[in-house]
Amino acid sequence: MHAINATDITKDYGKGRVLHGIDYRVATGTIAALLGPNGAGKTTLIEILEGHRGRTSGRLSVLGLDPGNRRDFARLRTRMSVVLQQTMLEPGLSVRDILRRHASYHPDPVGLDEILDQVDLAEKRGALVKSLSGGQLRRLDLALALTGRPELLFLDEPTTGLDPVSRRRIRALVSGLRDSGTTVILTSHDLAEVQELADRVDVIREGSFIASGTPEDLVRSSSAFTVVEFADPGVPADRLPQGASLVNGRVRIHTDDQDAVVREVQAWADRENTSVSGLTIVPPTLDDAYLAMLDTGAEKTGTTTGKAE
Ligand SMILES: Nc1ncnc2c1ncn2[C@@H]1O[C@H](COP(=O)(O)OP(=O)(O)OP(=O)(O)O)[C@@H](O)[C@H]1O
Repeated sequence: MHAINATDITKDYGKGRVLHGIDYRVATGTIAALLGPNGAGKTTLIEILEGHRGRTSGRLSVLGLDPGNRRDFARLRTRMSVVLQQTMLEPGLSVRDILRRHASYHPDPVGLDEILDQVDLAEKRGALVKSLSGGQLRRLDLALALTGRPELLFLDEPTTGLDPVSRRRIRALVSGLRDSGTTVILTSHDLAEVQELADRVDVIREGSFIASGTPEDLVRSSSAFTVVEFADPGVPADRLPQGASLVNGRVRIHTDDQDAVVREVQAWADRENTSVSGLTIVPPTLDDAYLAMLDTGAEKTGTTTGKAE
């Protein structure tokens, strides 16, 4: 079952085409992330899926309905939620009142206590919206989106501006939505978050998908490097293993064949009559893969250990 089934979607703005025949299928109960550089077409595609923007051509089914059809759109609105980066909420209402009012729009809303607990806002139930911090507002937005038990949830940068504890809690909450069969479409520039949450990732550039798959697939198929590092044994720089560089007291080698490099390093250490200590092997992340994929002008990228190159 697919929550979203889009075939050959195009979008023209005036004479310019910004979506070039997008095929997009998202299985029900999965978290799908949409990535791409600024201007790639993410918002346009998402708004077409949400029914907030018309498509120029192509076939589209969202929860079995066509968002471009007015009657279907009205039915769809009761079954999906959208959490934007910024939402306008009445500043003079309390958290409790705004959630209660929202619950009244839905036939089977999540209870007030449960939803407040889920987003960690229980102690703010009586607080006015205007007194909430940015992070608390984001959590209230999420609570509002989840109150109606949506089958499909569009999430735009869900944890931006949240402190690490709230961030972890919200990620766990989003991850748990899978279990209830909710489908989540996630847009985020936080690729560690995408790697943690997403079942699949689609990368769009200039209106076309350039890569699709699980985060692991994307990392595996990218040209991003693994980084093999070990402590500087103190040999002169010109005697380091081939392709190695010295970074902050560590010998660093970028490779796409870590086993071969480890073997070469051992052989090198034997020849140099030295020992290798503190060896680490850090595989590339989705961040590295994404940068390599977009060919940002950087050389093939590899995860660093947080030190300057
Ligand atoms: N209403 C519009 N009229 C004309 N062109 C538009 C309109 N909306 C978007 N575009 C153009 O369509 C292209 C895709 O824009 P879109 O907002 O979908 O990209 P995006 O991937 O969401 O970018 P960002 O990450 O910056 O939000 C861009 O070139 C943009 O200038």
